[in-house]
Amino acid sequence: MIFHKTPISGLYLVEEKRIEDDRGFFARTFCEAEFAEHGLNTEWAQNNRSYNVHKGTLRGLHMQSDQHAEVKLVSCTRGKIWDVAVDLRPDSPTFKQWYGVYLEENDGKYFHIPKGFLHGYITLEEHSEVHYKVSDPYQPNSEVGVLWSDKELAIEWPITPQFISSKDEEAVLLEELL
Ligand SMILES: Cc1cn([C@H]2C[C@H](O)[C@@H](COP(=O)(O)OP(=O)(O)O[C@H]3O[C@H](C)C(=O)[C@H](O)[C@H]3O)O2)c(=O)[nH]c1=O
Repeated sequence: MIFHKTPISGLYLVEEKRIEDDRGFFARTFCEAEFAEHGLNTEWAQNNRSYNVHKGTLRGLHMQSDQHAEVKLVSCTRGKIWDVAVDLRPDSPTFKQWYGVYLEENDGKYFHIPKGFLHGYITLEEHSEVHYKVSDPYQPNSEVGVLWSDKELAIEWPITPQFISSKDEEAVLLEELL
């Protein structure tokens, strides 16, 4: 696999190394040894899948707090998304900085998001689907949400959300969380 660093420590865009032949290609979608070699997470508790009917669906910004914090490995298996991670690690030199990547069907890309990050995405095509591994089990009582349009974060979403859950509509501002 190919590991692309980002300006934020621990945040990586991992790419499949496709071995092609006349049948098509073979690629690893996860490899414990290679992830460990780059200091990335190797233990996963859940594989999650979210399907979105419409373009302009926004899910997030979410994270689980403290001992239930999750590492996520996010891929887009249908359509296209703009995927965003926000560094809320208190001691990080990039505290409160966000970083976004486009993920799309068959791009062979996986966004590795460490513990302590808010995560969210917006769909850029209808019927977009996201598959992601999480390192820790779902603990709804530990979930934290921040408003996608928070002015302090100033995330540059490529399009305006059209579909968003009431829970996400009513999320708090970052200043209320910290
Ligand atoms: C995450 C999760 C949810 N659920 C249930 C809870 C609700 O009944 C239903 C939808 O949950 P929610 O509206 O929180 O789903 P998303 O808005 O996609 O939330 C996710 O969106 C952002 C992008 C994330 O990174 C998180 O994984 C997660 O917060 O699935 C479960 O049963 N198990 C789970 O692991």
